[in-house]
Amino acid sequence: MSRFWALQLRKLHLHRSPVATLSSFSTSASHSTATTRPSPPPIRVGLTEHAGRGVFASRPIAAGQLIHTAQPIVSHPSLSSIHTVCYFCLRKLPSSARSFQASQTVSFCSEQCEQQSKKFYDVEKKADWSRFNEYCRLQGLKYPLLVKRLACQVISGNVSSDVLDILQPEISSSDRISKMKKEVALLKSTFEDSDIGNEQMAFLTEEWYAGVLARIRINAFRIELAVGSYEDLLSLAAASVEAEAAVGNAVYVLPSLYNHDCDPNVNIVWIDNVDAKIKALRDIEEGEELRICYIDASMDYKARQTILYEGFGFRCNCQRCMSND
Ligand SMILES: C[S@@+](CC[C@H](N)C(=O)[O-])C[C@H]1O[C@@H](n2cnc3c(N)ncnc32)[C@H](O)[C@@H]1O
Repeated sequence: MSRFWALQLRKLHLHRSPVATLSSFSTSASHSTATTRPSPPPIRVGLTEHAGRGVFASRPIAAGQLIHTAQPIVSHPSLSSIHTVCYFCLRKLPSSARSFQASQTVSFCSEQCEQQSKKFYDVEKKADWSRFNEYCRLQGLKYPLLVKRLACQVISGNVSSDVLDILQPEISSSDRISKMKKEVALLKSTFEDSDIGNEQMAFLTEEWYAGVLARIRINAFRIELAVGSYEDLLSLAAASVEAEAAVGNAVYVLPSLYNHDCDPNVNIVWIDNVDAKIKALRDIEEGEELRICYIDASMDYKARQTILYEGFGFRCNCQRCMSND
């Protein structure tokens, strides 16, 4: 075990973020009653032999069981969904709410979401994001939007600037680092043009931006909500022709510790908002590693290897790949 990962593992156990911790798991993951305390989710984080940290079953898990839920540290709607989903939880807004609120920049699905967004949104509202958003739109960039939101959360005092340090970073190429410089400059100048003081944005350096982006690139999830209604089905069909099917992107702590397998035993689903639900795809034994699939598992061996190497920087060591399937 490398000293680096041992330290990260210790930090994970000590880590207490208000939005994504072991204690934030939904009680629906366990068998609770009004009188008994909910049992903790049947998982533990440990070190794997060849893939860094991973998540393991601490008890047998039955096929179909909801293992736990998780809320994001940071999330953001995709630019194509910004007027059709809640700006906080990414829940689809009813059509009536969409047209009613079309004149507004963004909307929230409930008072609760509005309240939970208040701190970062009060910061965000002080600045004019049109140039930044336009740059992302033209360049087809989605992750700088997550960095922007994280920066607003940090400035508002909601989270610490090192909140993502626990996650594994990508090894960024020099080409990527130089492209990123323009994004940092744009983000900084947008804040500078508002009345946010220099001391509040002292954390916003090129180094911070690069570190955050390197973690987001490996750990962000693309949020596609489960199709719940005929209207959803139609808009999904339209989205696949016109724009992105994903309603947004989000970064979590625990879901990011699940390693990949081309024949996974668990999956992550988003039913009606950004809250992730981790479910067992088959019966799992105590001690077995829980793995999700990062990509489309129906691709052939070569295509999977290429995407995993180019997108996530690793050569897959799962059993399916080891047998060249
Ligand atoms: C989202 S992280 C998963 C958690 C990670 N193991 C950690 O310690 O933070 C993705 C990284 O885990 C490693 N990994 C995940 N699945 C793997 C696999 N099937 N084979 C080899 N490495 C894997 C790779 O280093 C990859 O970039």
